[in-house]
Amino acid sequence: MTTGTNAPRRLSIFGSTGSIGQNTLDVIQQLGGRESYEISVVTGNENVELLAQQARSTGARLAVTASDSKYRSLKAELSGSGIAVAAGAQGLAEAADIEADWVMAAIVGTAGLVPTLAAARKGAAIALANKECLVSAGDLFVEAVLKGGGLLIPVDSEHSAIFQSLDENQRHAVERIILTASGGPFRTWSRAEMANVTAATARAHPNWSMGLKISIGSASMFNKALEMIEAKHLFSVRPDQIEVVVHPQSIVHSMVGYTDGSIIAQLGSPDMRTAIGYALEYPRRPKLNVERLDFAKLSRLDFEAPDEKRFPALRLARTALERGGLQGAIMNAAEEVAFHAFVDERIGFLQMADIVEAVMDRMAGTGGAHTMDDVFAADTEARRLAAELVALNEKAA
Ligand SMILES: NC(=O)C1=CN([C@@H]2O[C@H](COP(=O)(O)OP(=O)(O)OC[C@H]3O[C@@H](n4cnc5c(N)ncnc54)[C@H](OP(=O)(O)O)[C@@H]3O)[C@@H](O)[C@H]2O)C=CC1
Ligand SMILES: CC(=O)[C@@H](O)[C@H](O)COP(=O)(O)O
Ligand SMILES: [Mn+2]
Repeated sequence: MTTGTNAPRRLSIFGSTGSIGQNTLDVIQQLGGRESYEISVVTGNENVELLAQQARSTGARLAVTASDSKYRSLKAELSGSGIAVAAGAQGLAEAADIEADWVMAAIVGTAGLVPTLAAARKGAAIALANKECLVSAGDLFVEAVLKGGGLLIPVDSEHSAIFQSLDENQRHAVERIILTASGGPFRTWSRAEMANVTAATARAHPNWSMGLKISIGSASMFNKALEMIEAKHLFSVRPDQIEVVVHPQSIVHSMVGYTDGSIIAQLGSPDMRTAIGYALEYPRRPKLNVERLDFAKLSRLDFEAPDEKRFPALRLARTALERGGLQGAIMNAAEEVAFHAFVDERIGFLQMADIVEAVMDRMAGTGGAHTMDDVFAADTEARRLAAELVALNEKAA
C-alpha cells in the first residue's frame, strides 16, 4: 500500500470524468496536486475531451475510456502527450493492473465492479464511492479487499459519516446505525403526484449536485435502499441495526447509536469533497476549502420517519437484507435496468419499484453468493427478467 519513504502516493481515479471523479481531482489539487501525488490512471466513458484534459493536467500514466468506440478520439486528443491510452473492458483491466496505492472507485453502476474488484485484489486502498460493488458482490467484495491486504474506505457521504463516527474501541457497544436520507425532490409528494414525473424533474436533488443515476435514486429512495445494503457489508451489522431517518437539510450525514444511549454523528455542508478528502488522507484529516457550517445561520434541522408506502424501495431493501444471498445483486441489477427504462421514458417513475420487486420475488429462490460467477449469473438473469418486464409494460401501455 505504500511506495516507500518519500515517494509520492500513486493514485488512480476510476470514473474521473463524473461528479465524484471531478470532485476528487479538485481535492487532489487543493492538497498539492502533482507536488503531493502521482496520478497513475484516469478513466471515463463518453466524455473523452474532459478525460484527455484531466490526463494532461494530472500527468497521468494511462487514460482509459470504457467505450471501445471512443478509443480513436481519445488517442487523437492525447497524441504527442506520452500518455498511454486504452479502451473497453481490456482497458479497464489495464487500469486496475497499474500500480496504485489508492484508487477512487467512482464509475457509476455495476460497470464499476470488475475493475474495482481487480484493484482490490492487488491490494490498493479502495476509496469506495461506487455503492453498487458492495450491494451486488457484498461479502465477496469485502473478502477480496481483505485478501488483497488493502483498505476499504467509504466515500458515500452517509457511510463516510458512520466510518468517522465509529470508534473501533467501542465496536462491541454499537447498537444501531442511522442513515439519514434527504427524502429527495418528492419527499412530500403523493404517489399520484409522482406517477407522471419526468427524469428532468426527478434528477433535481434539493441539496446535492450529483450524477444522473444517484440523483434519480435519491428521488425514488432506491439510493437509500442501496445504501442500507452497502452499510450492512461495510460495517458488519445485522439488518435490524440499520435505521433510516429522513433529514431534509442533508447536514447530519449519518449517525451511530451506542449501548449507553449516546449518538455520535458527523455533520457538514453537503459537499462530497469532505468525504473524498477524508478517504484520501485517512487516518489524517486534510485542510480543505469547503463551506463551513454556521450554526447561527442554520435555522433548523428536521427529522421525520420515512414513508415506505410512498417509497417502496426501502421495504425492498429490507426484503433483500432478510433474504440475503444474491438478493442484493438481483435488486441492484433490476434497479439499474429500471432506472435506464425510466430515463428513456419506457416506464413511469413508480414502475421502477414494481419491476424491481417483481424480479426480486421471481428470483427469491436463487442460491447463495458463493463465488463471483454466482453474482454475475444472478445479475444477468435479473437484467433479463427486468428487461422483459419493461417490454411487457410498454406493450400494455
Ligand atoms: N455524485 C455523488 O455525489 C455521489 C456518488 N456516489 C456514487 O459514486 C458513483 C459515481 O457517481 P457519480 O460521480 O455521481 O456518477 P457520474 O454519472 O457523474 O459519473 C460516472 C462516471 O462513470 C463513467 N462511466 C459511465 N458509464 C460507464 C461504464 N459503462 N463503464 C465505465 N465507466 C463508466 C462516466 O464516464 P463519462 O462521464 O465519461 O461518460 C463517469 O466518469 C456511483 O456509484 C454513485 O452512486 C456516492 C455518493 C455520492
Ligand atoms: C452525497 C450522497 O452520499 C448521496 O447519496 C446523497 O446523500 C443522496 O441523498 P439522498 O439519497 O438521501 O437524497
Ligand atoms: Mn449517499
